[in-house]
Amino acid sequence: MNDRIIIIGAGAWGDALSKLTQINGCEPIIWSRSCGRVLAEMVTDCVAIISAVSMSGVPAIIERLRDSIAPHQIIVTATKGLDARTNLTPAQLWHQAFPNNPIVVLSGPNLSLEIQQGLPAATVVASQSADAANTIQEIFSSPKFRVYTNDDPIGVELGGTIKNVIAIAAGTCDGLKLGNNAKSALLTRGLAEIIRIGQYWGGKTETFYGLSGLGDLLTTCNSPLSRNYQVGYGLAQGRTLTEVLANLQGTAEGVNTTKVLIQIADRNQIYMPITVLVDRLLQGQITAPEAIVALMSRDRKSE
Ligand SMILES: NC(=O)C1=CN([C@@H]2O[C@H](COP(=O)(O)OP(=O)(O)OC[C@H]3O[C@@H](n4cnc5c(N)ncnc54)[C@H](O)[C@@H]3O)[C@@H](O)[C@H]2O)C=CC1
Ligand SMILES: O=C(CO)COP(=O)(O)O
Repeated sequence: MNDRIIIIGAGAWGDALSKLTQINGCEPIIWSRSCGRVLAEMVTDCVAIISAVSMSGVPAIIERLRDSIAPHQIIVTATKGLDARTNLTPAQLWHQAFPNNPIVVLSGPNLSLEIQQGLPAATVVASQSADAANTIQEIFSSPKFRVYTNDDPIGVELGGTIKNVIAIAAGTCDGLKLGNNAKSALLTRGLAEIIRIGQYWGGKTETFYGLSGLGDLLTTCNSPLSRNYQVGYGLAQGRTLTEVLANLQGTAEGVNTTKVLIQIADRNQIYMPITVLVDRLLQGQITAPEAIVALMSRDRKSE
């Protein structure tokens, strides 16, 4: 495959995505803050511009690229977070800045370390442009990486983003050694919470039951490789958030995502009991055991 593509961000995910395209004979250009090159010049002639930076970096990257992207170039966002200032998703930020470009969301159960080890995985590329999704599917598909197209970008993006909050709760649950019954209850009710806010945002219910929703929820909530899971696990050991984050390799987007979700849920009166307790836990307002008692002693309701 000879398409010229650029990957923005050389963190864990940017590196793994780069490796996946190389399996198909691509030689992606990689840009990172430390590479010493001008991003706006490097994107010229690229068929696809793939952003794999953490959420906090997305607005700055968009600013660097303003006026430098032609309308036919496909923008791919692989970030799983929410913007603290605007409460928008990464794809919404990209669309706001580049309204004429096809935007593709790439998201799925994709722990970067497993991908780096050459283990098989599957993902979803979602776009309102079927042509753009097909092009990105072709760039990434290989015997190691099965890529599905999808026409619900907001649903795909939100599944991968909101599950990070539930992954913090799951790490807490495992850190407290609460067992499999409790864990399954947490994940199932967590999915209900993802769907509740995801529907409000316009995502399709069936998308949340797919790879980018339930699939990513299962992977992230069951793996000590997940940084979000590690945050919850550390809090359950009685460590403070500051201590946990100081020892974490890479970004745990769920910490910031929780804050943004709380704002949206409050504004729109969306019931998100797990997210509320994760927020209080992250802020040090309650301990992990207290969060469990609070979850279990809520008003009785039907499923
Ligand atoms: N690591 C993983 O397994 C996966 C991560 N993701 C998502 O991908 C995103 C990145 O994650 P990781 O690579 O794991 O994080 P990381 O912490 O390893 O790397 C973050 C990258 O973002 C860049 N960055 C941050 N702020 C920037 C700015 N202002 N300007 C330019 N670059 C900036 C950093 O330099 C670094 O290259 C996150 O949203 C994460 O949720 C998605 C799927 C899998
Ligand atoms: O999104 C991921 C796996 O799909 C990575 O999860 P963490 O960011 O928690 O490591």
